[in-house]
Amino acid sequence: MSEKPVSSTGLRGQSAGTTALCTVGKTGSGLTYRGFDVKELAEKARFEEVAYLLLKGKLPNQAELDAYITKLKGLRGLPQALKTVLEQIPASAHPMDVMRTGASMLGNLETEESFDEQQDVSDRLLAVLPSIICYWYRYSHDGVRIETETDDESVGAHFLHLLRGEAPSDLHARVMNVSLILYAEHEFNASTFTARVCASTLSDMHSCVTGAIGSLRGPLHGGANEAAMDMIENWKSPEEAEREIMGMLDRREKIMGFGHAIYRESDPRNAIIKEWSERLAQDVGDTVLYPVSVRVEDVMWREKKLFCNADFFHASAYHFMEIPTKLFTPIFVCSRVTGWCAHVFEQRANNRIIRPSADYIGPEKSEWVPIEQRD
Ligand SMILES: CC(=O)SCCNC(=O)CCNC(=O)[C@H](O)C(C)(C)COP(=O)(O)OP(=O)(O)OC[C@H]1O[C@@H](n2cnc3c(N)ncnc32)[C@H](O)[C@@H]1OP(=O)(O)O
Ligand SMILES: O=C([O-])CC(=O)C(=O)O
Repeated sequence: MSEKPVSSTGLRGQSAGTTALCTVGKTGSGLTYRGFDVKELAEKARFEEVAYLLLKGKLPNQAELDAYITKLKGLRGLPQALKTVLEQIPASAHPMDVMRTGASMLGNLETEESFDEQQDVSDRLLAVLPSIICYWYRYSHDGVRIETETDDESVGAHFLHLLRGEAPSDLHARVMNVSLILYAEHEFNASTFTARVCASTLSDMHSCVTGAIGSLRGPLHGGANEAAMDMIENWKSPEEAEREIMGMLDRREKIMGFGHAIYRESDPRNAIIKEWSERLAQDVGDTVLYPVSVRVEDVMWREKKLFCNADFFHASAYHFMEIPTKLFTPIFVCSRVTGWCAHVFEQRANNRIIRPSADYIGPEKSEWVPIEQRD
């Protein structure tokens, strides 16, 4: 494994605690959840099994998985007070702000009174977050009040069903399953660390998740899938994409969906979602977006040795499934909530308030000047 240069900026390269949940880049490019390679999980598992693995500590047997899916299905309904709040949020709002408000409002209505409730609170969040975003989206954009209690067997199919008003194809349900698995957990990334810092004050689960949503929203983190889409959809051919990327690199602009704070050579999630994006491109007869994406990947590697992270090919994959771009990062939330909650459990189980120090760089001694004498 090649070593990343360590600089104290951004706490890079410093260990901030222990976790039994995930390893990132341990072999240069690997990713494991509780020891399971993400590639194997993406190929063989259901997202609900992965959620169970993260939240309950082991893979479920068939009876446990059936019971878990039944439980999640029963937790998809929205309280009327939450629907009322969602109906106040304008169509122009960013859906990540809707997610943040939704998680926070739920905390008012179904407050976690004791840490003994943490498993049930987490299952409720996992089940209800797709309902929150789709209820708001369909009400604000289409003027309909949807029924959020579908009978879909999976979180991914449930999300697409609510969004479109009909159950998705098997292909789309499969891609959503893989996507949710890939996004579920990633060690001490910015949003998870936010959740852990909040948990370390002994705060409640809804506060931890609400804060994490805010951290995930930014384009340097989860928001990169939307930012990548906004970029690639402008280009009509691989040649145009190459010209534009070269110009952006000359201007030292950041290319969203590339690079990573931990991985040095590749992000193992990329090859998996890229393959599904190609399959979806064939399914919809795309001859532009997928070739444009591949060219951007090639140019970035050739010019900068920068590789696609999990977000880049998620952009085209979601687009081929006709998911509106502004809902890309909320889907990330619907998955990562499993990792966030599992990290909160871990933090609570062995807690000390997270409170690092700072190197002071301000003035040595400041003289008080009465207000009427100040410039
Ligand atoms: C699911 C996720 O959250 S994955 C991350 C999603 N975010 C993005 O895709 C946003 C674009 N990428 C980035 O901004 C960064 O690569 C980050 C935030 C992911 C990681 O940041 P860092 O750890 O600070 O990056 P790193 O130290 O590897 O950067 C090394 C150099 O490559 C450059 N670089 C890194 N990523 C990019 C990029 N996407 N485009 C252009 N240049 C880049 C940096 O500017 C830096 O150059 P410098 O040394 O001249 O300043
Ligand atoms: O680990 C990170 O810094 C960002 C990331 O890829 C993730 O959260 O999935």
